[in-house]
Amino acid sequence: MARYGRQTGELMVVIVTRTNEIPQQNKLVNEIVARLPKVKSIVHNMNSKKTNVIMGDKTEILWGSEVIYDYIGDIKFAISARSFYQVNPEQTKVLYDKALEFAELTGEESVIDAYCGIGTISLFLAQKANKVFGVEIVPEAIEDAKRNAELNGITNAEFAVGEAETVIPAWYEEGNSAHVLVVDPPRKGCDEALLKTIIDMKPKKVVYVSCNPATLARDLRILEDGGYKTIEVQPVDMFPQTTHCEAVAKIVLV
Ligand SMILES: C[S@@+](CC[C@H](N)C(=O)[O-])C[C@H]1O[C@@H](n2cnc3c(N)ncnc32)[C@H](O)[C@@H]1O
Repeated sequence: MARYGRQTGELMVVIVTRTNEIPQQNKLVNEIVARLPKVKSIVHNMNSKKTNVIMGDKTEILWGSEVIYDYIGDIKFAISARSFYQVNPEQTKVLYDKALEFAELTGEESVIDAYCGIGTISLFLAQKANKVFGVEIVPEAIEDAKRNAELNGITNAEFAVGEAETVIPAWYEEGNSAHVLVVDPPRKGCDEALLKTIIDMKPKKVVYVSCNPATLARDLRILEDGGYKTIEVQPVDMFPQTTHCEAVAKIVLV
């Protein structure tokens, strides 16, 4: 897997193997470094599982830095190998701006960013909110998110590792809530336990960023049955020349 920071020109190469061994590892690393001067990081990831998930849990740095850097708008992001990063650099800013517009923040709000990855959307939101809480299942992504807040001098964003459907219900049970909740789940959509907590917590607004219209429609039905109304859904072409379509939905409590 190759990951490219469009704004910085930095390149990360991730070699994913089934076993722990890379035959002729040093030779391979030296060749990559010699031929690709933009490479800042070479990482080995091991995935012995037969699944459609590309990377396994175990990573080691073979050469260079643990992260590469990139900018979306004015915000600088450190991105490590196992962290999610949107694949379309042109359209990512369009997508995040739409999410921010739908959130209609005034500076007073507490916001939860569920499925926050390296804190991309969270840090966009933090500039217009009172406080942002991000939740994400991949520990390395949360380390990146914390580093990214610091890197950009953003002090009103906090991040927690865990399943959104476990962490957010637990926060709610402890008496915490949010004015605005942003979700950006993987293709399978939001877990039912999270949707139930949203309905109980009653944030005034939900912004749903989705890469799968089918699960978006399914989850909107559940939210609408729970007292919400979908105001607008804006498709964003993140995957041109494919059948895939990203979308952002603005949902309000009625
Ligand atoms: C579509 S990505 C969005 C990430 C981020 N919002 C962005 O735009 O870069 C979905 C993220 O959800 C995370 N994730 C998957 N299942 C999760 C769960 N049950 N709870 C929390 N995060 C989860 C993935 O690791 C991934 O980072």
